[in-house]
Amino acid sequence: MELKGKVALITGAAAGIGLAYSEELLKQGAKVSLCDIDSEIGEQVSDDLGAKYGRKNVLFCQCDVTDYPQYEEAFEMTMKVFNRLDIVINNAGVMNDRFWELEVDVNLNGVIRGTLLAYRFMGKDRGGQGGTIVNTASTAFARPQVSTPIYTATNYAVVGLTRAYGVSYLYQSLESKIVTTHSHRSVHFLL
Ligand SMILES: NC(=O)C1=CN([C@@H]2O[C@H](COP(=O)(O)OP(=O)(O)OC[C@H]3O[C@@H](n4cnc5c(N)ncnc54)[C@H](O)[C@@H]3O)[C@@H](O)[C@H]2O)C=CC1
Ligand SMILES: CCCCCC(=O)/C=C/[C@H]1[C@H](O)CC(=O)[C@@H]1CCCCCCC(=O)O
Repeated sequence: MELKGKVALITGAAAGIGLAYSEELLKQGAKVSLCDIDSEIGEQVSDDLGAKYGRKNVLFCQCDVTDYPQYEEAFEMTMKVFNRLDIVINNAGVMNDRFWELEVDVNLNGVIRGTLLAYRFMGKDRGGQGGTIVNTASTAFARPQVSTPIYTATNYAVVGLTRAYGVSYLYQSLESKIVTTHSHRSVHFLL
């Protein structure tokens, strides 16, 4: 995919894998809309990346993916600032089975919200120009993490969701891909 000039919205972009996605996209000439619940770190990261890659290429939207109106506003702001949207990366996630309802709301429901919003803003049958959805999931879907069964379940669900939408959405020229990562060795592959 040619990334120069494309616009990507990334959740969980203030740290870790989401930040790595964002910087790599900027290196490839894309513009990024950084979405994260943490506005303090998010603004700082946005400033740092803007100073390095051009302030007009970076936007930060404070966004909690468990809050649909906030998430929708992040898409609207992204379209307002960049006038297009080509890639949505549903990356925000948490891993703590003690707070399993939040874990499900972020890791699974957040990906569902992001996928539906991506379809609404990019789908050709909705006036968009098509695009790509990338969902980050853990290899825990393939090798269950016995210490975190609910986290494991959310990743199983994200892979299944992506595969299902990936087929149905192809007809709206909206690709759906899954990037799974294994621990910090960051083994990435697209299914
Ligand atoms: N780090 C790892 O070894 C692995 C991570 N993953 C997955 O990769 C994704 C990113 O993980 P990491 O970068 O390691 O995590 P991280 O904890 O470094 O970063 C997660 C980011 O998401 C943000 N976030 C948390 N809840 C949010 C919410 N409700 N709304 C918006 N943003 C929120 C946090 O503020 C943070 O900036 C997660 O989905 C995780 O399950 C999968 C396999 C391995
Ligand atoms: C979600 C944000 C916090 C960081 C998530 C994270 O670090 C996940 C790490 C695991 C990944 O999903 C696959 C792995 O192998 C990583 C480490 C898993 C540690 C627990 C494994 C022990 C077990 O199998 O129960």
